[in-house]
Amino acid sequence: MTEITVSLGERSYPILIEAGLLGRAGEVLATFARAGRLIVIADEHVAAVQLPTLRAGLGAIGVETILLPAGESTKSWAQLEALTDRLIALEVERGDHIVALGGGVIGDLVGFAAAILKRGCGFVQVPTSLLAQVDSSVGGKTAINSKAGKNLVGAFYQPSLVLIDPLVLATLPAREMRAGYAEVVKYGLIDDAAFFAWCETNGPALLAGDVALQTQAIAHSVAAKARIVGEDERETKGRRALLNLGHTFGHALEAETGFSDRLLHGEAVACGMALGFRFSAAMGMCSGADAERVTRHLADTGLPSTLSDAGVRASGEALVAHMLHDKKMEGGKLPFLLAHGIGETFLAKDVALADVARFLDQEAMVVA
Ligand SMILES: NC(=O)c1ccc[n+]([C@@H]2O[C@H](COP(=O)([O-])OP(=O)(O)OC[C@H]3O[C@@H](n4cnc5c(N)ncnc54)[C@H](O)[C@@H]3O)[C@@H](O)[C@H]2O)c1
Ligand SMILES: O=C(O)C(=O)C[C@@H](O)[C@H](O)[C@H](O)COP(=O)(O)O
Ligand SMILES: [Zn+2]
Repeated sequence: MTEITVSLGERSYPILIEAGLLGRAGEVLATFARAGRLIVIADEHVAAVQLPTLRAGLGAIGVETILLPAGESTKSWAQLEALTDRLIALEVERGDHIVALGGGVIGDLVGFAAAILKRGCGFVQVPTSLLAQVDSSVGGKTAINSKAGKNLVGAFYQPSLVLIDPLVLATLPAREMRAGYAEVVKYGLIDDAAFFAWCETNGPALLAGDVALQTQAIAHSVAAKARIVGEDERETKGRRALLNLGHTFGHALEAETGFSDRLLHGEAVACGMALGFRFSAAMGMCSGADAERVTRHLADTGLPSTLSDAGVRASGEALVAHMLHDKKMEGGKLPFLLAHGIGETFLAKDVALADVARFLDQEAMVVA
């Protein structure tokens, strides 16, 4: 078993990674059960395919399940209200732990519910999508979406444990696997050019279901994320903001497509990273060759890398208007994640939004 620690003083916690771990979950989750019972929250897709394995793995521990609809629209006030009402009815106490079994949607929602339920109860992440295994289950960003934008209501609230079983990816639809892979590639683009090259070599086999490669990518990704979160838990030091590569553009694209399955989060991030590299090249900060290499790898793996691929036809001005809700806004200015090259991402604080809008208009024309 691989164990990686997120080091945050008294809020430190382990990430456990092993093929088959869900089927032995009782070994690590027994300590979180009260009166022989655990409350597991899952969406309906995941419950159908992975809950039986978790139940079996918990052995004698009783499982109370709360099922929610699948999809981004579940990160809503309505579902948060329904979930917290249900947890209160189940008499969850502050000292209890609830279990999020699912992708990033369930993890973000359940984490936020745990943060506010009776002013905070415990929670455990059992991520089942590639995206959740490499990114969202680690680091304690919890949230729901608001009408104005992505993750605008939430809290930094760390789980007590993350249990990762790569075998659960066997039931993940191919499109969801690709979307999660975008966040894997992100770690290479941020500060690890060798890992980006690893992705170029191994991405296709990983996406085709090679469990050894998936396990390697998960361990590498969460180790990178744990390191960054340990340095800058609340995104105040400029370090954690690097994990937002592709997200300022990406969240605007998600807003424009209605936070729906028209464009998945990982797909929006893929397109956002390609845009970020091409914008960096257009500003003379990064070589055109690197921007092209990034675009090519994302496109080769079937991810959107242009506005047209992403199905977005909005003007640059409209996309920039979405960006004004970005949580990185500081004193009315929006810092951008740009790059000097692959593995050389940095936070630029002096980007003119008019340049961004003009660039996006040109992108829309080039590919129309
Ligand atoms: N908190 C963070 O740090 C963080 C990081 C990245 C993304 N996110 C958020 O995560 C969300 C996206 O997460 P996601 O891509 O996991 O989406 P998701 O939770 O909607 O899961 C994707 C789909 O795959 C299904 N699924 C998940 N695991 C499965 C499995 N093993 N077998 C079969 N089906 C399975 C789900 O039911 C869903 O339909 C977004 O809301 C994004 O904002 C948060
Ligand atoms: O953990 C982080 O920090 C990230 O930025 C990871 C992102 O992949 C994730 O999508 C996150 O939810 C985006 O954060 P936000 O603060 O822009 O909502
Ligand atoms: Zn993301």
